[in-house]
Amino acid sequence: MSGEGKEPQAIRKLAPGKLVIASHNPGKVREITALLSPYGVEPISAAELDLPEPEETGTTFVANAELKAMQAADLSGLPALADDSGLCVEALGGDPGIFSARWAGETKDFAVAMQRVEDAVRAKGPLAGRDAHFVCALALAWPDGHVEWFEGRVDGTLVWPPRGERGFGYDAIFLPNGGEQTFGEMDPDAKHAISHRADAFRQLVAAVF
Ligand SMILES: O=c1nc[nH]c2c1ncn2[C@H]1C[C@H](O)[C@@H](COP(=O)(O)OP(=O)(O)OP(=O)(O)O)O1
Ligand SMILES: [Mg+2]
Repeated sequence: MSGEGKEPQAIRKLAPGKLVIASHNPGKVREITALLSPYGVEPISAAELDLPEPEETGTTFVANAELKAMQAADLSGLPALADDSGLCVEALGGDPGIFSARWAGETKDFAVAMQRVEDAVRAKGPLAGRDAHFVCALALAWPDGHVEWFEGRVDGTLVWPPRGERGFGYDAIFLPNGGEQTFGEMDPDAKHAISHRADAFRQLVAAVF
């Protein structure tokens, strides 16, 4: 896995200033902007800078987060933060996993992707469990090529039919453990308190702010 076997490197502190959010997903950009809001950095999205969307050729969340962050830092000359994330369903051996965005097809239709997950789990038979988790890898890359990364996770179960319109991606079928609302039904602040992205963010904040 990318990142393994690297020498530990000095963590650079992020000075207040511009930070590129190296994502083309508006739902993620919205969440990351909210999570960064207490820290006095000025986020600019990859779309605002017209940065290209790189091909995600990595085989792990961390590898894909690294390649997205490094490309954006390289092209913009600014520190860049990328997020690679996905839904891992235990009964599907971890799928869709790093292919979560790709399961939604060219048109990024998550009604289709959520239906695909339901069909795949049902095809496993009546005893297939509904356990699932979200993973979020965050990579922070500096223009000189230095990169640091953090990985977060949240566990839950899948529900059908989808419930709630407030989130993005697979939020409407994900019920976090101990909760009664899906991520799609929850207030965004409530999701930010417990999500995989919030978990990775806590680690990033401890390291760089
Ligand atoms: O909190 C989440 N709530 C619901 N669904 C989520 C979440 N977090 C990731 N997901 C799903 C949908 C997303 O499309 C895919 C990530 O794929 P991923 O390649 O990391 O992102 P992306 O292609 O949508 O945008 P980009 O690569 O430009 O950051 O996993
Ligand atoms: Mg992507």
